[in-house]
Amino acid sequence: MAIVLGPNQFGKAEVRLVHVDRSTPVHRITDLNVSSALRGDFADAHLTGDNAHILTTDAQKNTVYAFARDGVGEIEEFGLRLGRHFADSFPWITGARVEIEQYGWERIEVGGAGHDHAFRRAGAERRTTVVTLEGTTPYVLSGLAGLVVLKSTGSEFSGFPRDRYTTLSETTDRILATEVTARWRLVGVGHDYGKLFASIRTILLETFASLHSLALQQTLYKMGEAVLTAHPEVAEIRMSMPNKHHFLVDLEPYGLDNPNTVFYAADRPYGKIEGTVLRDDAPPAGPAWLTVPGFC
Ligand SMILES: O=c1[nH]c(=O)c2[nH]c(=O)[nH]c2[nH]1
Repeated sequence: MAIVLGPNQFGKAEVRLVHVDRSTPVHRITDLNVSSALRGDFADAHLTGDNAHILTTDAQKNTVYAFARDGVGEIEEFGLRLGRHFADSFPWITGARVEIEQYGWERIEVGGAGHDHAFRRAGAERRTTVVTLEGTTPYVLSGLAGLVVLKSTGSEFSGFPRDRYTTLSETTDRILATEVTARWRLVGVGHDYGKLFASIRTILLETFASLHSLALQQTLYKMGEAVLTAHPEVAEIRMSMPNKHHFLVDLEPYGLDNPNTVFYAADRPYGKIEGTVLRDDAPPAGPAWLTVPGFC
């Protein structure tokens, strides 16, 4: 029996970077959370503490800031620039992974017009990417997280089997609410990532809104199916959608009925509905999902 070192990677996690584009008086800000990780031959550092192959996590962080000097652009492009740089930097570095979350900012409206240099955070939603370089081969995931949606009708849930612990009532009219995390795997690189992101986000929202839902599982599948139907450049989409339960409050103790209007919004526990929708002829994912925890 021998004990050996298995797969490993190391990098700087959650480098917070804000870039201000001052090229015109109407400033634009890009607010990112960047995590890098390197893959390759780092056995000596683990086995003997010899750091000759270690491109320090501090240098990785510095690289993120240096590369932002002349602008960031689309997060996928920024991730590819960084990933290619790291994967090219030393012979023993065979790959890199760059994960980026982008926080949205909107202009503060002053007198009916967007302010030049004053912004408000656009909420908890983030645009995301995970770029992986395996040698020189790139793999790109794009996505979003924290997209909280609710529909107040147009959702039912029934027909489930009943065992001795099943107490849930069947319903033909319930609130359906979730917080969408989605990542979609793109075929190749060089896409118009911003346009694609906006289109996919719209498709996800429109499908959630317009589908009469028989289960959150059905809603998830239809959202993914609609994205793949509209975008041949998307090979697969993975989604994680908590079922944010809204329970009808019993008002009878107060001598009142509840005509499906007063709810308790539970924050936990929540159903956790997760799934993948993909083309059966999708090109191989390679390491695209490696170290993406859970479904996405
Ligand atoms: O859409 C739903 N899917 C489930 O799997 C489930 N389970 C549950 O209790 N409520 C719901 N709702």
